[in-house]
Amino acid sequence: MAKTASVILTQNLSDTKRTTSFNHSANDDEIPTIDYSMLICSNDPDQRLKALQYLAYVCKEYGFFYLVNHGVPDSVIERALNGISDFFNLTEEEKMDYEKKDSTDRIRWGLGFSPGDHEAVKREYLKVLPHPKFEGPAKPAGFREALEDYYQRDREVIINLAKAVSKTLGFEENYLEKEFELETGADVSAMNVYPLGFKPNTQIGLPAHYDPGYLVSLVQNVNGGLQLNYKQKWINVDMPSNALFINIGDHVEVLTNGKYKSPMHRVILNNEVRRVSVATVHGPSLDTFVKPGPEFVGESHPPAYRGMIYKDSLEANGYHEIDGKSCIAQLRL
Ligand SMILES: O=C(O)CCC(=O)C(=O)O
Ligand SMILES: [Fe+2]
Repeated sequence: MAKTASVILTQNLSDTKRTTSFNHSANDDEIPTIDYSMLICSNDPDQRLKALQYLAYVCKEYGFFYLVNHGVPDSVIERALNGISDFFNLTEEEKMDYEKKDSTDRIRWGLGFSPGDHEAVKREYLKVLPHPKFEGPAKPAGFREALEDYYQRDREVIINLAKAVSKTLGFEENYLEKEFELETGADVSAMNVYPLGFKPNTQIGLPAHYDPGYLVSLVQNVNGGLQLNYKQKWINVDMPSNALFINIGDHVEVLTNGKYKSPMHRVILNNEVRRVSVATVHGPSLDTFVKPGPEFVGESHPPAYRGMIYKDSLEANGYHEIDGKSCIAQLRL
């Protein structure tokens, strides 16, 4: 009889002996910090301008940053993370109600494996679609409400950040909202938990990939594991506990014809504490045709990406099945 995902999970999580000779350690170089309160809320125009100029530099140079003073209450983030942890603690039978049957399921639970090894679970995830219409799991009690609260606050921050990013590109603040038709923007959120018991820095929890969408936000209960690729080197994410981690998504890279790039990242199994994360991909509306904007194309800058309807590019990417092929590789000309 075929083993169910949950049987494999139980077997794997109790297996503490797997090691390989890989070393996936990384540097602790600085990751830039953007102060949201200065960028968005400051009454001092000079301060706002300076913050905007720094954001322009960070988007072009890095494509990822810590966002502090964002105004999402710690309690909202904590309740969501605790709810996620409680969801993953449900019995396997209960979680099977949400087992992924199709990539378009609105709620889907599943396991991530090592490439080519369907015994070694490296990640357990739950994916939901927070926008335009949120639906969350009915259990455990209070989880859906905690998630809804978090996604609402997170999206407010991201929309304001999209306005600031529009300005860094030299446009009026609604540029990205209009280009990507964000009123009906399609957000996908992956909640992840990574298994314990592997020798640190030897195992990949989530293989190197790029995220679709325009901006991606991430919160976690503990540092350790997420690494960003910067100038061909891996850097450890080591963020203040109340920060959001933000990265540029593939579709801003396409729209700006490569001016702002979507950074490659991965997760290494590293922790003695169980690590839970929420990565929310904020995307254009599903019907939006995303192509390099005419302002970013010229004789010296021929289009470097093909245009594609957002939904089609997600399908090409297995609906944010990030263990599969990145859509950016398929969009590059
Ligand atoms: O768990 C993490 O830290 C990263 C997750 C991630 O990159 C994703 O879900 O796309
Ligand atoms: Fe990712």
